[in-house]
Amino acid sequence: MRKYTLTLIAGTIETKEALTKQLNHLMGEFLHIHSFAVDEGLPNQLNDETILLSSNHVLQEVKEMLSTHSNVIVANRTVNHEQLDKLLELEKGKKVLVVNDFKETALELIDTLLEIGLLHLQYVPYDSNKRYYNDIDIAITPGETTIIPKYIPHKIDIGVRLLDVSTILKLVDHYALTHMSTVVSQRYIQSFIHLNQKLLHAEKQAERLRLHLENVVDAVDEGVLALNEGREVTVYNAFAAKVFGIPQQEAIGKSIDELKVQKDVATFIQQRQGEDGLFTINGIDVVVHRLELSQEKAIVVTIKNVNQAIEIEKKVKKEQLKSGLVAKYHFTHIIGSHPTIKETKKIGEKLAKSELPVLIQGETGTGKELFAHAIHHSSFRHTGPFLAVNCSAITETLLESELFGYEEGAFTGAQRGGKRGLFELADGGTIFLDEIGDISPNLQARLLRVLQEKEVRRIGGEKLIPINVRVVAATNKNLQAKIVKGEFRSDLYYRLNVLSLQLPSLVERKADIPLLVEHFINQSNQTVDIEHTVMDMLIQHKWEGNIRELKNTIDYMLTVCNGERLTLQDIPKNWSSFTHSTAEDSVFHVKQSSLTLMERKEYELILRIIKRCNENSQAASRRIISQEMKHTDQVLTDQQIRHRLNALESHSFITKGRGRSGTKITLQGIGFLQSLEEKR
Ligand SMILES: Nc1ncnc2c1ncn2[C@@H]1O[C@H](COP(=O)(O)OP(=O)(O)OP(=O)(O)O)[C@@H](O)[C@H]1O
Repeated sequence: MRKYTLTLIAGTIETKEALTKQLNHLMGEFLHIHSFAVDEGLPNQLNDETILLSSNHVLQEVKEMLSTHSNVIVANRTVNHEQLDKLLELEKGKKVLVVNDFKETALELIDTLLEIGLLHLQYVPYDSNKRYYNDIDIAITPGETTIIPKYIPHKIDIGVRLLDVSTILKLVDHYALTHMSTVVSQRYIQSFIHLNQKLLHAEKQAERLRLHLENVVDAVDEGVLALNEGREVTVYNAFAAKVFGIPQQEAIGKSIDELKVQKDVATFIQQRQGEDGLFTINGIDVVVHRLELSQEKAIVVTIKNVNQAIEIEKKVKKEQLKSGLVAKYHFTHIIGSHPTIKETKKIGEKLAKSELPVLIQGETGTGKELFAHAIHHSSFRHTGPFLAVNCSAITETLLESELFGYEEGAFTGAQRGGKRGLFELADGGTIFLDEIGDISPNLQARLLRVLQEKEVRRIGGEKLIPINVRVVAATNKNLQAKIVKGEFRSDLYYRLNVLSLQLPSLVERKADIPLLVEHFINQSNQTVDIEHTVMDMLIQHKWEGNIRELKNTIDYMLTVCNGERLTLQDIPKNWSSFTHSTAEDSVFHVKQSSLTLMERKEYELILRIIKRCNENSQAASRRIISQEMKHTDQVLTDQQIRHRLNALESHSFITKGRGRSGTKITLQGIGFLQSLEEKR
């Protein structure tokens, strides 16, 4: 094929090289190109008939040289499409400085970029007369990197502008290569296709990402709304659309005012910082939470249905319950068939259904805590937390911070972020204040305020936090006696004692002892029998420590027994401390100190004989005791033995029975025997 010739004159070497490359690519097989750059200097004579100038500026510079040439073409140029993907990566709305050799050429470039659809950027033409562009950190240039101001940190070189299609077609026409025009234009178009593909891909990716994000926010079970720096809605999910009653497609891109969101909500969203606001939007009670993203200067708003928020709270509480804030016992766990306890349980169940405070009174170990658990369980608050605190077990300061919580920095050692008190934690549930009789006057005053106002103020805090807690208190102290002595506030007493529950002592319901013994044995998972004598002794015991004492005794006996049967041998060795018969209230103890050594020996011997007989299922009659004593150095007349036995019986150390059962030693008797043996 015949080759035509062409002289190309560009301004710079870069332009020369880029345009030569382009021409060779498009028409290289039929065009021989001689190319020059003004910057390099031009030859004295141009031999080719056809001259292509890269721009009007070049024309001005070489005009004189061309006076003899009739075929001069001034090129139209356009951006290099292959390089434009660098611009696609920039975020929407980004401000960029467009730098070219002149302001006019920069404007031309901007026009071209807009024409080819790169509409997502804000283009600012570079003007060399302007000193400083303070809000721009990125510059784009078609190969003119050296002109870009030094203070702009990011530079994108989109490469030298190339010949546009009109110039190429002019050349085709000029050389009468019309038969080749299709090939040339196809080659030219290829570069577009490539860019288009990139554009399409980027668009698809962006669309996919947008759809993905849209699905994610739509799947969120609460309303999500975001406003950009210009306070236009950028995110608005399906839930938000439902609450506001404004479709998604209508909301995006609008301002809150344009959306006509109700005034109080709009003001809250646009003005308040943090925190939650409670609103009724279109009849739905919602909690609106507002968060400002400082870096993006955007606002994110979440909208939660109040009921849903409550459910979440409940779930949290359930988790708390799992972690120990749980009432363990029901009324069915309270063992007893004696009318007194049955009646007490019945009253307890009725009190449970009320919302009023309950005061449980009873001796130590009668099951006050058990009743408190059961009351919570049978109350309407049973799904809420149950928190028990023993007011006598911790120091006043600790108890105060446990109950009411504290703010960060309230005192040295206060936890960062402060701490919620038990009253806050028990919200929706019950707080059990055990040993209430032992709290200090200061705490009595604070507690009274909480009960009156139904609000707590954390230590070191200003805010009053509303609480919804039922108080169940318990004491084994005589609170009325304490009021008389000025140790307990009467106003607090009446606040706590709205509903009163008095628990019976164990001696009032001795008939329940076998049931309880069996219950404690079953609880231990051991299958053991219990000697009748032992059971009798347990029934006769004074049980000043009530059920706790009984439980401790059984637990001890189960540990030391032979695994089959609880016998007299298994009675605790330190029984005296289990008996709770103090020296003061036992005449015998007073007497014991005044007993002669001889008398102590006699009592010891008599009790030991009775105990041995009981263990061997032998009736311990006066006659047997007398016979046995004859083998010792303690010889007593029948009269003396009778006298001693009467004394022992009068202090419940033995029970006298006629016939085969004979005389039996009691638990107190065993305790007394042990104390005599110890003092020997
Ligand atoms: N009726 C009952 N049935 C079964 N166990 C019981 C019964 N009453 C009390 N108990 C058990 O006795 C022990 C003491 O009970 P609880 O702690 O409830 O007594 P309390 O009156 O609160 O004692 P305190 O006044 O000393 O705090 C616990 O182990 C409890 O499980």
